[in-house]
Amino acid sequence: MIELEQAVALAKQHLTPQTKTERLPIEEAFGRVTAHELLAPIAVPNFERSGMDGYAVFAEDTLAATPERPVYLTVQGSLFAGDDPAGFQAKPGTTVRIMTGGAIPKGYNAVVKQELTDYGEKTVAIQRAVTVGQNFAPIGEDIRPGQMIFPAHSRLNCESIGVLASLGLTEIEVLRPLRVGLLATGNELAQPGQALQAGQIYNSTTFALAQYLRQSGSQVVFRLTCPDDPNQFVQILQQYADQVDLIITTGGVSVGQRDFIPGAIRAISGTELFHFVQMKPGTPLMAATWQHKVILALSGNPFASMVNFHLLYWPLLAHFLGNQQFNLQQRQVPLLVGDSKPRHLRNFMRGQLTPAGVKITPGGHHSSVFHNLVDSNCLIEQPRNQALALGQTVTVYQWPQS
Ligand SMILES: Nc1nc2c(c(=O)[nH]1)N[C@H]1C(S)=C(S)[C@@H](COP(=O)(O)OP(=O)(O)OC[C@H]3O[C@@H](n4cnc5c(N)ncnc54)[C@H](O)[C@@H]3O)O[C@H]1N2
Ligand code: MOO
Repeated sequence: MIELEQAVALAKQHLTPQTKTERLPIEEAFGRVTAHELLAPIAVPNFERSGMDGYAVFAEDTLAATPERPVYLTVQGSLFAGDDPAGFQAKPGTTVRIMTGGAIPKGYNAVVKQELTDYGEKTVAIQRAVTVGQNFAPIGEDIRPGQMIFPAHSRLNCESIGVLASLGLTEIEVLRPLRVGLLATGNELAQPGQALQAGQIYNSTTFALAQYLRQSGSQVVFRLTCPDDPNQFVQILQQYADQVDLIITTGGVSVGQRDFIPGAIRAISGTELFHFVQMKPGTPLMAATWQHKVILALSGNPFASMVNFHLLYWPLLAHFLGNQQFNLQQRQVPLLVGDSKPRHLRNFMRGQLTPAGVKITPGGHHSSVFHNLVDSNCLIEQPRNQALALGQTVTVYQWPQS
C-alpha cells in the first residue's frame, strides 16, 4: 500500500503535459487554458476620450474660473461617443461640448463636467478650474499596446473572454483539453430510465464525474457502462485507445471474485503503477499505464469513487495543463461541527467549508452513501490513528469552483 502523495506523483510521471493547441472562437474558450502568452495588439482605448459629459478644454484656460467669476469659452460644436473629432481644431479660448466616451479633439487636455458650467451652447460659462488630464482618459487607459494580457497557461474566466473582445480578437489559441473516457463497471448497474431488475442499482457516480470533467474544461470522450466482463472491458479500451489521454473506471478493483480490472489490465499488457493506497475510503484505488495513457481505476462505492477522483484528478489536471489553479487547495481551518474516532488508515470525510471553518456533513459517512455529497464542498482529512475533535484545526481539500 503506498501513500497518496506517492500515488499522485507516479500518475503524474506518466501523463505528459499537454503541448498540442487549437484555435477557438473566444466564446468557446471559457474555462480553457491559453497556449501562449498574449500581448495586447492594440491600445484600449486607442484614442483620447472623455470620462464625463461636459466640455473639452485647455486646462490652462480655466485656471481663474470660480462660480462667482466664470471663465467664458466659445463652443465650437458637439461630439458624441463614436463621432470622429477630426473636424475640430482645438484653440485656446474655445471648447467642444463632449459626451462620455467621446473622442477628444487633439490639443484639448481636460474635460469640465457639465454640472460645473451653465450648459451654454454658443458660449459656455466655466465655473471651476480643472487640471491637465482631469476627466480625460489617455490612449491605453485600460490596456497599453504590447501589455501582457495573459501569461501562457492562463485559465480563461468570464472576464477573460470580455478582455479578449475588448482587444478586437475573435479567436484565441488554447491547449487542447484532457481527453477522458469514463467507464462504470458492474453487472449490477442499470441506466437511469431503465426499470431496476432484482439486485440492480443505477449507475450514478460517472454522471457526477462527467460533470466535474466538463466543468474543468476536459473532454468526456465516452461515458459507458460495462458488465463485470474483462472481454467487453478490453474491447471498449481498444476501441477508444487513440482518442483519450486518461481512462477513469469505477468498481471491480478490490479483492472480490468479480473484481476483474487488475487482471484485465495485465492481460492487455498494461503496467500497474500502484494498487491500494493508504486512504479510506477508496483504498483499492489502482492506476496503470497502457499505450501512453493513464488508467485510473477508482473504487466502486460512490463516495470512495469521488474521494479517489478528487485526490487524483485535480493534481493530474494541473500538471497536464501547467496551471496550479486546477489543483486542490489545501487549507487549515477549525472543525466547527462533528468528530471522528481514530482510524487505522488516513481518512477523508465529506465537509462543508464556511468562512468560519468546516463542518462534517451530516447524513451518513459510509462510502456507499452518496446523496449528502450534494451539500459538501470539500474533503476533511483525518490523519491515521488520530481522533478528530470539535474545535481542532483540520486540513481540508477544496477543488476549483467553476
Ligand atoms: N473482502 C473484502 N471486501 C471488500 C473490501 C475488502 O478489503 N475486502 N473492501 C471494501 C471496500 S472498502 C470497498 S470501497 C469496496 C471496493 O470495491 P470495488 O472498488 O471493487 O467496487 P465494487 O465492488 O465494484 O462496488 C462497490 C459498491 O459500489 C457500488 N457501485 C459500483 N459502481 C457504481 C456506480 N457506477 N454507481 C453507483 N454505485 C456503484 C456497487 O454496486 C457496490 O455496492 O469493496 C469492499 N469489499
Ligand atoms: O475503501 Mo472503501 O472505499 O472504504 O469504502
